[in-house]
Amino acid sequence: MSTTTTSDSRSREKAPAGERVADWADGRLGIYSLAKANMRKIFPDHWSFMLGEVCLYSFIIIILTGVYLTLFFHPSMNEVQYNGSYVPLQGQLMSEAFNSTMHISFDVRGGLLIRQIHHWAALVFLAGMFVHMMRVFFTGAFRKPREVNWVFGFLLFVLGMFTGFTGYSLPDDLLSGTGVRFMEGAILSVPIVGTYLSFFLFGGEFPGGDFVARFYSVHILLLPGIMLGLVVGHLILVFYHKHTQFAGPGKTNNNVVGMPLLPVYMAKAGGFFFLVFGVVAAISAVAQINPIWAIGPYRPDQVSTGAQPDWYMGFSEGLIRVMPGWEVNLWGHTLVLGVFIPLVIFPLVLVAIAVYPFLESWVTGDKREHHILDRPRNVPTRTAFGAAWISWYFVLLVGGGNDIWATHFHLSINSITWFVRIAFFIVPVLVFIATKRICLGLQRRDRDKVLHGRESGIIKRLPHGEFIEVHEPLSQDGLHTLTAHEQYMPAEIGPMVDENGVERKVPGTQRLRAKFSKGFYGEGNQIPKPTVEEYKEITSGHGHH
Ligand code: HEM
Ligand code: HEM
Repeated sequence: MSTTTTSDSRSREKAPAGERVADWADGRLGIYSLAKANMRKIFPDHWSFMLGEVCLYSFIIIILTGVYLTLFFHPSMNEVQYNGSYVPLQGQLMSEAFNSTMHISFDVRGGLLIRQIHHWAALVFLAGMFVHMMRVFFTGAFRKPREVNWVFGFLLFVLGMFTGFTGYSLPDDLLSGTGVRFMEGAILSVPIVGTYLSFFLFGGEFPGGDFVARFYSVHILLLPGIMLGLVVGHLILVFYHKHTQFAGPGKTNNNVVGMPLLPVYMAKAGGFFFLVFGVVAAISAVAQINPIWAIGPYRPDQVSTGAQPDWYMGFSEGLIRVMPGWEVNLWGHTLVLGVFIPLVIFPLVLVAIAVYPFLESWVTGDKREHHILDRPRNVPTRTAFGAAWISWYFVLLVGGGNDIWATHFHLSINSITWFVRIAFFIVPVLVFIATKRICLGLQRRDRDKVLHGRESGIIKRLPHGEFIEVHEPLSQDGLHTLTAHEQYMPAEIGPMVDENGVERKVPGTQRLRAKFSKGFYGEGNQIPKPTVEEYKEITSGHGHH
């Protein structure tokens, strides 16, 4: 018996080191069963599914570079004299925050590059989130069961905006100081509590000596901490729900067709991470961003010209720049509507997109799970709403850069302001109408393709002299893809009087819902997809070229 034990332990010793480590870890963490259950998980393939990855990798790059910056950045507003290697500013008084950012840029090895990568990655991160959010929106990937994940994502977008804002405020340069002053003005416009809020945030009169230190803890700890938790939750939910897929042969609401996470997606994801890192690093190496030495340290009595926030904050700036400077005086108190109204509209612009999934599920009354994505054209009202929202956002962005537009295109700043004021109301409506028409047009084209095949461009002359274009019938796969979508019927409220002629009470919400539903799915808002009978009749010879 003792011999068996010895030979057992001997054969164990012979196991490769990697296996032994894996065994050790498995005995304590249970990683084998965890990996077995998840590593072979299947993910579908489509180029647009990489957008979430771009967000993930740029977030990781931001954290890595951010940690490096914390090693050298001093979050303090103590006044110091600059004695670094950038000659034009030598001898100038500035905050320690500005001084240390100058130090990072000119004296720390690799400091400027890391600063630039941090800043560029932040821009890419927010742009990535914007486009990823639109991918999810236009394909209907937010429908049940992914509504909560949509909200997680939306929170990430908003928190990302504020993390960026607190980040670019840290160097305490003239540009970012102007941005913080702008925020202070907005807070002051809040009736009754505005002044108290501002004093609370800045620890007294603006700018005071505290805000950099406060923004610092918010920037490196509070907001990224919450975001990290949300990202982990977001990815767990992506795993748990399984990824959606586009309609196609063999793909149903109950399966996922694609490749396994290990090895295929792990290898792809690893490569893609380095690609994103490489591209951001290359941009950061050649394209200068936020040259604080050219802008100078912040002084509350100065404003730099052409001051612009980072792009994702531009729409809020636009709201204030184009708003008429209205003011009302009530009982000796001034209410600055010119700033307060934009402050109220700012969250509404964002909330409009956040609540949309809930509005849509209320209108459709659809309680089923959806794992097959929509083609944007097949849901014209949603697509039109999304396009209108984007146009609204970009109109405001033009407002935020009204001075830049004016100087670059030799236009009057007042004309641009008036353009944005009018466009704020008109452009989203026009975009809505145009997008809906385009979607309906594309649906008609799909219908035509299914029934008559693809136009081949080959013209034939028949014996009796008639010219016809040869249409190539679609493959079965093609037919399936173009006809797999469902078409809802509009919700009806039914007759307003019952069989005894007594008026039925219909709650206002029901009526509203019926109205919306008609707008989404009523006549003229979707093109009926071809039925099997129609297809059979046409392809059986009659009327078919
Ligand atoms: C830190 C930011 C974010 C990261 C790291 C992230 C990451 C990801 C990844 C890797 C996926 C799977 C691949 C893909 O479909 O692209 C995904 C899916 C998803 N994301 Fe995000 N995302 C972020 C922000 C957002 C935002 C802003 C929204 C929307 C408001 C959002 C909503 C969703 C939804 C609903 C899915 C599931 C999509 C599906 O199964 O088709 N995410 N996210
Ligand atoms: C979503 C997350 C984040 C975003 C969007 C973001 C964005 C930014 C931006 C735009 C700047 C200004 C850079 C400049 O031009 O000087 C900045 C500065 C800074 N960030 Fe972040 N950041 C994020 C997370 C972090 C994290 C996690 C850390 C640290 C662990 C960090 C540390 C710093 C430091 C120390 C500075 C000041 C130094 C400097 O301005 O060069 N950041 N951040």
